[in-house]
Amino acid sequence: MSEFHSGFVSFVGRPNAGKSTLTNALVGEKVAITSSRPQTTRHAVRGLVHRPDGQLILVDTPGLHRPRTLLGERLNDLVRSTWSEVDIVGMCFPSDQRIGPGDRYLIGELAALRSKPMFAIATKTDLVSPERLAQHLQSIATAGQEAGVEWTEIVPVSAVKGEQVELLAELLVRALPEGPAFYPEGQLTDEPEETLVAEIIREAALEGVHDELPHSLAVVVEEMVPREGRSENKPLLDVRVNVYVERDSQKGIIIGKKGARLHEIGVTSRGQIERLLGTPVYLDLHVKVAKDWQRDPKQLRKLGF
Ligand SMILES: Nc1nc2c(ncn2[C@@H]2O[C@H](COP(=O)(O)OP(=O)(O)OP(=O)(O)O)[C@@H](O)[C@H]2O)c(=O)[nH]1
Repeated sequence: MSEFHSGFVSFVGRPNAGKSTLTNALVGEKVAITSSRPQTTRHAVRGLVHRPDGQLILVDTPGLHRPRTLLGERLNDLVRSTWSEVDIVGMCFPSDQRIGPGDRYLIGELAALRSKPMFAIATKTDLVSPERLAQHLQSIATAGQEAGVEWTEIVPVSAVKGEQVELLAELLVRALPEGPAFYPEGQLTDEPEETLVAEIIREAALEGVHDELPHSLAVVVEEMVPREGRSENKPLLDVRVNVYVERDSQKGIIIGKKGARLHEIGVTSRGQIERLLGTPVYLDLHVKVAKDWQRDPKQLRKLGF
């Protein structure tokens, strides 16, 4: 019998590089938050990939960026500590963008982890021509050489089209240490359901928002309890959720005219939560202002950071 490999993989890359989408494509089910707005991923959501030859545990980290607030600093600490704990780091380079100073900064940070397998992943290949992709792969190789990082593999993928995703999984598994599976087959994530529910709502709330809101929004699931007195074949789960913003003006944005936006957020996320949990849900959404919570250590703790 051939050996079984298992271990932890973390994708890094500039905001919007496609890390969450790639995590979802590898796992084959939606677990990590994705949105067209940069820097929405906060929690180290783990996705699990079960294969006959091994098990990949994906740790989806927020983008490393210059910290401007206490939250920013904590996120950067979280990213660095995640990197040092994982077996493989996969750096994502979106193919539709040139390698810039932000990428070089990240590669420089990677160079410090010398002994780890380091994957370079050219993401979003469906957006560019083969010529541009060839150029991009060459730039990735050069940027690695310049920083003293030796890429274990350079793999082009399109998570949206599902191209080369399987190959990437295979190469990652091969580069992991030998070891038994950490999680039982069938499990997709070890995040508590509350975290996934909160992230679904956060994503719905951020859809179509074009300002500083992403950083100001925190979602906390207060309670998930089965409605009493329901028969077994007609269950209903009561989900009570607080959406925190930093200012009154932001509260207005979330709620919308006559509550229209909040209603839409509720409808969109309820459907997804029902699919995730496999039960009908009554979703009770409240929007609250927690003034400047990003700068307040007490509030940060309360909101789970
Ligand atoms: N066309 C195309 N778009 C992609 C692909 N992968 C991701 N995207 C899009 O790129 C945007 C960013 O993707 P995410 O997966 O949220 O990126 P991320 O790196 O997790 O972003 P942060 O959470 O900000 O760090 C989204 O609008 C995705 O739909 C791909 O393979 N092809």
